[in-house]
Amino acid sequence: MQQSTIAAIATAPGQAGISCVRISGPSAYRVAQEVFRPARAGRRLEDAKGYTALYGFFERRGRRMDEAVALCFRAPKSYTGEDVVELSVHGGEAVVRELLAACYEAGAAPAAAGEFTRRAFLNGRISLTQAEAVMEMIEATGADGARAAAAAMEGALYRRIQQVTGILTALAGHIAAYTDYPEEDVEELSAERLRQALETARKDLKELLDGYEGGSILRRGVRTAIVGSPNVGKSTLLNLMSGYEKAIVTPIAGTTRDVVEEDVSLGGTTLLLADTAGLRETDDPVEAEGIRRSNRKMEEANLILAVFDASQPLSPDDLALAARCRGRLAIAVFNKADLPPRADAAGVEDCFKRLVRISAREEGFSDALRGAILDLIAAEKPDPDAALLANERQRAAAARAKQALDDALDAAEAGFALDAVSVCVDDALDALYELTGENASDAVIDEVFSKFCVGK
Ligand SMILES: Nc1nc2c(c(=O)[nH]1)N(C=O)[C@@H](CNc1ccc(C(=O)N[C@@H](CCC(=O)O)C(=O)O)cc1)CN2
Ligand SMILES: Nc1nc2c(ncn2[C@@H]2O[C@H](COP(=O)(O)OP(=O)(O)OP(=O)(O)O)[C@@H](O)[C@H]2O)c(=O)[nH]1
Ligand SMILES: [Mg+2]
Repeated sequence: MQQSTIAAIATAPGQAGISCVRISGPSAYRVAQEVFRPARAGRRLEDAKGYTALYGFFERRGRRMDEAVALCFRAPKSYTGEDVVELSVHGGEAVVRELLAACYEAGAAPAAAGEFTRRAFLNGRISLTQAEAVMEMIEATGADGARAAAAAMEGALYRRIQQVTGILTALAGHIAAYTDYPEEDVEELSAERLRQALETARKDLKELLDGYEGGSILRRGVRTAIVGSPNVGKSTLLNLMSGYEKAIVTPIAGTTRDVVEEDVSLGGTTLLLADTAGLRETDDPVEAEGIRRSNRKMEEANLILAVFDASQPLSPDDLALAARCRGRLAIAVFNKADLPPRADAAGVEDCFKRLVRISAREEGFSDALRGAILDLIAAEKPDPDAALLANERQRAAAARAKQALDDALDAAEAGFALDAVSVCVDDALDALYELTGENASDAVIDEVFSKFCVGK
C-alpha cells in the first residue's frame, strides 16, 4: 500500500456540467473533510460509509466557494483499493482548480500521470493489461474501439495469456520434476506430449500476434489512402466522405500537395482518410515531395481507394498505380461517372478487390462505395470481444514469448536435453509475465503509466 494521499482533477478541462477532484490514499477523508462541509448539521464525512454520497459545500479558508457532492469509497472497495473521496463541483475551470489547490493545502500530493490506475495495479486489483485497457477506453473514438477496450478491461486478453502460461508452467514443472528427481519415479515426458504442449502454446500466441494489425483497425481506425493521378477527383471524394469542404478542389492538376487528413465514421469503424497529391512525373520539387508523401501513405494504408477518371482513357500512370494495388486491400473508384465514359475499367479490374463507379460531385456518400468499404473491412476486423493485443509493448512481449517457444521446439526436435527446452520455456514465461505485469520491471511499469493522463 502507498503511504501518500494523492489528488487530481479527474474530469476533462473546459466548461462542463460538473467537474470532479479525486482523492486517494490513507488520508483521503482527512483531506476531503478540510475542503468539504456537509449541508446537514451533524453529518460528518469521516463517518460516511463506502458507496454513499453527501451533499454540501466546497469551502476554502472559511469561505463557501461552491455547492459540492462528495462520493465516498472505503478501502479496499474503490478503484485504487484505497480510501477514495470524489468531490464534484460545478464544471467551471476556476472552481475546480481552486478545489484541487485546497486539497493540496490540506496535505494531498499532486497525482502523477496514471497514478490512480497505477495504485489499482500495485494493489493487485487489476493486471497490467487491464490497466492498459483503461487507457484504451479513454482513447477510443469509435464504438468498435470502446468495445475492444471493454473486453480487455474485463480480462479477455489476461485470461488468454493465462491459458498459455498455464500450459507452460505445467510443462516446466513436469520437466523439473523429471530431471531433478529421476529416482522419484516421475512419469516420463514423451517427446510427443512435449511437442504437443509447446505447439499448442505457440499456436495461441501466433493467433494473438496475427490479430494485432486487425486490432489496430478496431482501436484507431482504418488507415485509408485516397490515391490516383492528378485531377481525377481525389479531393472531391475526401470532401464528399467528410461531409464538408475540407480539401481544396480546383480544375488544375496538381492542386493537392500536403496530405489532407480527416476521420470519418462508418458503421462504428473510423476511417482515417488521407487525401494525397496526384501521382505523376514532375520537375517541381514541391510537388515531388507531395508525391513522396502520397507513396508513403499508400504503403502504410490498410485500405486504398484508387481513384480513376472514368471520362478519360487510362494513362500509363493509372496502369502503374493499379499494378501496385494488386494483393492489397484496394478499391478502384471510377469517378466522374456523370460524363461520357472513356476509361476501360476491364484493363485494371483484376488488380482490385472491388470496383465502383461514382460521381464525387454529386451530393452524399454513394451507397456503392460505402457498401464496398464496409464489405472489405468487415473481413479484416477482428471480433471486438475477443482477446487482442492492444499496443506495441504487448505485441513485443508476445513476440518474444513466441520466439522462445520456436526455440524450444527446435531444441526438442534436435533431441537436445530437456534442460535446454526448459530454459526456452522459462524465457517464454518471463515474457508473458511481463506482458500481464505479474513480473514486470519498474521501468516497464513506469513506461506504461507515463502514457496515461493525470487524474486517471
Ligand atoms: N465516479 C467514478 N466513476 C467511475 C470510476 C471512478 O473511479 N469514479 N471509474 C474509474 O476510474 C470507473 C469505474 N471503476 C471502478 C472499479 C472498481 C470500483 C470499486 O469500488 N470496486 C470495489 C467494489 C465493488 C462492488 O461494490 O461490488 C471492489 O472491486 O472491491 C469502483 C470503480 C468508471 N466510472
Ligand atoms: N464532372 C465531374 N467532375 C468532377 C468530379 N469529381 C471531381 N470533379 C472535378 O475534377 C476536378 C479535379 O478535382 P479534385 O478533387 O481537385 O481532383 P484531385 O484528384 O484531388 O486533383 P489533384 O489534387 O490535383 O491531384 C475539379 O474541377 C472537380 O470539380 C465528378 O464526379 N464529375
Ligand atoms: Mg486534390
